[in-house]
Amino acid sequence: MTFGTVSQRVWKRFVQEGVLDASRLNKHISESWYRCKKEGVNPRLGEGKQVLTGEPFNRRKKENALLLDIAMPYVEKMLKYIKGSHSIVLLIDPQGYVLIMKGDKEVLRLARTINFVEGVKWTEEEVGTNAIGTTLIVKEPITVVGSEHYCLASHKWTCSAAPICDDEGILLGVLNVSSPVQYHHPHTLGAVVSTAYAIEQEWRIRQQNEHLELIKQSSDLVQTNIPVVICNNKKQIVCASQNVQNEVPEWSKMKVTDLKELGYTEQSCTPLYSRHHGGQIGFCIHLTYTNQKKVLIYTKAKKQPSVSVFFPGETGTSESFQRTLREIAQVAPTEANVHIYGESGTGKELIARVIHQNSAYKDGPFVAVNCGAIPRELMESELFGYVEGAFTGARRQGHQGKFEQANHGTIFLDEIGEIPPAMQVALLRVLQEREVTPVGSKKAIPLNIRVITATHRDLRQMVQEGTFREDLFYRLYVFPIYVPALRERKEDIPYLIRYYCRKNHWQVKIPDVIMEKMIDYDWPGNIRELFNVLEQLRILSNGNTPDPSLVEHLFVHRMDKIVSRDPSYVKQEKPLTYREELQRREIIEALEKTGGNVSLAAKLLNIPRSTFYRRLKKYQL
Ligand SMILES: Nc1ncnc2c1ncn2[C@@H]1O[C@H](COP(=O)(O)OP(=O)(O)OP(=O)(O)O)[C@@H](O)[C@H]1O
Repeated sequence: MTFGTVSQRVWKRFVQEGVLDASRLNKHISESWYRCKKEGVNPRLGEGKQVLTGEPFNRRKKENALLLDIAMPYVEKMLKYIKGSHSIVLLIDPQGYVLIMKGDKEVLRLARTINFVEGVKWTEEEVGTNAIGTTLIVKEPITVVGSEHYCLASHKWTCSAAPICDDEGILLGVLNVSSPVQYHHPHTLGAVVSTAYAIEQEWRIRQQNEHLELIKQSSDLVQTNIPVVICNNKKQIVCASQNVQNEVPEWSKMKVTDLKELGYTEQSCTPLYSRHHGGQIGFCIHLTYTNQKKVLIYTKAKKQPSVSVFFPGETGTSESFQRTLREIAQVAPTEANVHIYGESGTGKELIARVIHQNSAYKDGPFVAVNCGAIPRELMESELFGYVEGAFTGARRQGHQGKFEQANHGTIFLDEIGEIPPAMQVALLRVLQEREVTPVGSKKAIPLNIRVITATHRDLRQMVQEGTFREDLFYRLYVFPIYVPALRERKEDIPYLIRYYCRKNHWQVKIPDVIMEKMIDYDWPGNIRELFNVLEQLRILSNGNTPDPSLVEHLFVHRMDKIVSRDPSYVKQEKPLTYREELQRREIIEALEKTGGNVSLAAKLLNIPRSTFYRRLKKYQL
């Protein structure tokens, strides 16, 4: 708090020579003087400059309607008690515009002579150091007397101001009492501070009432199937639809902007008005889920997120998958070759795409190649391309290989364990030399490429067995990322189920009994299998809430095996390689075509009957 006077001489010396014995002056005032000097405020200024009138002034009053509504009874009361003290009371908005100026008629007339009127902007920038302008900056009560004002215009005045702030310290306005300097009274500041405090308390009560009104108004809205939140004027969430509550357990402590970090975008924003006083009390915000979650990765101290990554899928909460996410976030921005390993259907390709999207190569192409699906004899030309006339049957115009297609982007070599030894050598050369030579060409094409590989096989073991080259292994295995199987992250299953429902607009609450069964199951096919089962469930229940009996029926085959935990079952369900899957499909198709006749089907596939039977057994057909 400040109270004190400064002689004209001290003021003159400062404005003329810039010399000031700051120890003799209140800190806020001396700092303000230096600010004014730096900003080039004219100390000889005789009056206020910017005055709002007519519509712009009415608009400003409207914007501050709540403050005026709350503060006016207090201003009136103050006026009643300071009558005869040659004072005027002012209410100012957070930008420094005088909204209300009332009090002694003679003092009001004097104020007009320096343009100190309703609508004027009375900030430090406009009129130099003054109680209102300086309070707006320091957010503390202050009295400025006579020559403590930076500009001449106010030297004949004494002013006491106090800020009015909300619960979070955000400035709502300023209350000020001014008098000609000869009527200066040291108690004025105390009265101003007490009144400002009473206004703040009233504001708090109103906020609580508005909060309750928002909750009442939103009771119907939260039942909707689309994600909706109701927030107050500061965009703090007051109420959320059930689906948002399910997805974001911490919603009540969040602002609408926080939801953006979690993958939601604002579709529409409708103001909500009070049924009591008609003023705006908040917003109803319709959201959409964009499926782009920003995952924040924290340092050990857990204070500041150190890295973040956009992950277009469900992250869940399991420690095992959070570790994978941390590794993704750490390696994505680097140039390191990444090897992703884990069982089939765990999300390896999705992770490869995330690494690409979060890397310096994100504007280039992402080319995924399933090495297990390319016939050996075609692999070289598929990966490296060929030129016109490279071999019999080659296309006229040649063919651009996958590496060239992926240039300046990322190549994702899935099922890398399936590439034959000859190709391993060729691949090693490409990786070492960072250039590719299409079949039949003499010209090498330089490559600027990020290489990501994946496999569900144990590449280390393959090296030990001699089926995978050690030198290639070390080239590819620079940064290995393990993707946990679903049974290692069971706590993520409910999240993944809700993710599936949301993505497929299946607005149901999965019954607990089904949820428990899903969590209990071992999911050898991992997320892919989980989504397949959910798809079946959704179709069978016509998009309604699935009936547990339906699930019983549907899962009877799967579940009895889980319950018995037959180890051979897991073995049989070991994911098939792409090649095996093709073979299995061929057999099914052949059987369908021949009406189940094994001899004919074997003939159709041009394989001996004994081989056909062996495959039938292998694929449990
Ligand atoms: N975290 C996740 N959130 C949502 N969906 C996911 C997630 N991880 C994987 N999926 C989905 O699961 C399915 C299988 O994922 P993906 O193809 O990436 O697995 P994969 O490990 O590469 O399988 P494979 O080894 O058989 O090639 C895809 O439909 C993918 O979109």
